[in-house]
Amino acid sequence: METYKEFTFEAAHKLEPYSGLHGHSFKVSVHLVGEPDPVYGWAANLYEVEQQIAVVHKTLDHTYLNEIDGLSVPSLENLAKWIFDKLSETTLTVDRVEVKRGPDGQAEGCVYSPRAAA
Ligand SMILES: Nc1nc2c(c(=O)[nH]1)N=C([C@H](O)[C@H](O)COP(=O)(O)OP(=O)(O)OP(=O)(O)O)CN2
Ligand SMILES: [Zn+2]
Repeated sequence: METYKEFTFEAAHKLEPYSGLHGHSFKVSVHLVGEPDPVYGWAANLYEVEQQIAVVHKTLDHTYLNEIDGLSVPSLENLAKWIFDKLSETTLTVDRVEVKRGPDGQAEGCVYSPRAAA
């Protein structure tokens, strides 16, 4: 079974030499795996997921990403891995993290899925 939770955040970044300081709306999907709960069928209880994601959201939202520990080069890919690693330090079993930026239809993004690569 797989359960997922999406969240959005607003942040500034720069990615030298490709872009100077500017901002984005980011959309994140966190996919969690696990044996289905025998009663509820879920891979993860979304109440617990939301609590853990709230910590990550607070760390990222309305910030300058380059100043966050571990995000000095905040490409989409490094950001997805950073979110995966932060959430993997909790009780959650994260399968993959997708990060998108830009308006629907023109969005660009990436998926960090280390289990698939292993
Ligand atoms: N695989 C990736 N390639 C690139 C990334 C990335 O995160 N992953 N990032 C960049 C630079 O940030 C590039 O300058 C993109 O700038 P950005 O403003 O973030 O995006 P756009 O150029 O598309 O501008 P919009 O504001 O979204 O129109 C390069 N490559
Ligand atoms: Zn950007």
